[in-house]
Amino acid sequence: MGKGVRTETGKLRTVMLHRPGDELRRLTPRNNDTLLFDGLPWVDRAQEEHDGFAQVLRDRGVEVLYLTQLLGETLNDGLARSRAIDLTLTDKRLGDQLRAVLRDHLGELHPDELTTVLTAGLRNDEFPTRTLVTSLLAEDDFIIDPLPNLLFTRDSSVWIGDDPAVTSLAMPARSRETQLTELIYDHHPRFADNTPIYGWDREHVEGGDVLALADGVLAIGVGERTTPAGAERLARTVLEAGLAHTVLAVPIDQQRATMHLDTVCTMVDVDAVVMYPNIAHRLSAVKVTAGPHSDHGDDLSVGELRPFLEVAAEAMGIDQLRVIDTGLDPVTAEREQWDDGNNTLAVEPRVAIAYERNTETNARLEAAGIEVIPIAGSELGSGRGGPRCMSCPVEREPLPPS
Ligand SMILES: NC(=[NH2+])NCCC[C@H](N)C(=O)O
Repeated sequence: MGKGVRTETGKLRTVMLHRPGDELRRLTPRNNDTLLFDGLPWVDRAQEEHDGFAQVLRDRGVEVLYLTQLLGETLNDGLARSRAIDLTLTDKRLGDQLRAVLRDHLGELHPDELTTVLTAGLRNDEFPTRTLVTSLLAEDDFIIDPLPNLLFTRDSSVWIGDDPAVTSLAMPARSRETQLTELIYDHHPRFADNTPIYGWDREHVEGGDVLALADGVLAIGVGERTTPAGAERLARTVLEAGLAHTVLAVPIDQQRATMHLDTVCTMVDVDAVVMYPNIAHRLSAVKVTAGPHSDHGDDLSVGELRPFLEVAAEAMGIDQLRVIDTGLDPVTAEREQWDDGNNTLAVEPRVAIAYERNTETNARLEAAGIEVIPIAGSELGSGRGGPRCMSCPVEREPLPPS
């Protein structure tokens, strides 16, 4: 068995994070909705909170990689650099005149400066050369959009087995993020032996929807972000490659509060999840396995919609997938779900990082024998994402034999 990620709870060895930076300083009350933030975070405090998150990971022996550091190193490579610039310039709002001068401008930047422009964006008033397009845009319009949601590294790639899948993000505000993750995986020396198994130009799939319930069993949420066609494409990809024997497609409500499967359910032990109580009774799943006739197009065998916990336990080969009984009243449950109470990051079985503010959910987890490592997230949480959303595991140890 190689490196990579095969489960949700195997001891975490390496994780990719993004320390929030200047891209968050671009948020205003006029653009925060489009940029998928529910408020304007106090950036310095968000950085402190994030440093706290990185520190608890390091304290547990986890190697923390930073996306911008990897990107900066990637952009030292001439090919990666020209690809990055080409991709950025495909934006149809630019026009050929601006595209040409911008190409020269970006081409002259140091890799670290280019990293900043690619992540924090470029405002019209920061770019000195006048073109027809820039003279018609407002001073504070963006020529290159900022990517404040890079913070949620979970979504722009997900490791499945030995290799990463670059995802295909549904919201326009995030679509460019995956060009950056693809560049890193394609060109950074650290990933020279890895080949992405999915691409940003494919059907929509976001990493927050992908849960490795067990080695060989993948759940894929289908809702606001991952489309049915995206789930089908990823299922086919992993089944054909032998990366999973069973995929569960899990419909979730198409609304902001439940934008990804990991906003309602995350694993805290090899056979246990913490789940938003208000939906636990109705979460269902369709089991997908390799079909018998791959040459006739019916290469997938698709089951009936059945209770999620039942299908999951069956696929995982266990008697029961336990749900930690949070026993919360519906209103407290709804408040803590909104603040990512169910979005925990397991660093090993029965040890999970969680936002400290969700006191009720955390107390119930502790009572059930789960060690909760609390982190502050009052500013980070304004982007609607918790510890699992803010982390992309790159390597987890195999689970010890049970
Ligand atoms: N895996 C997650 N739940 N990610 C949360 C992403 C939050 C982000 N603001 C968005 O709307 O896309």
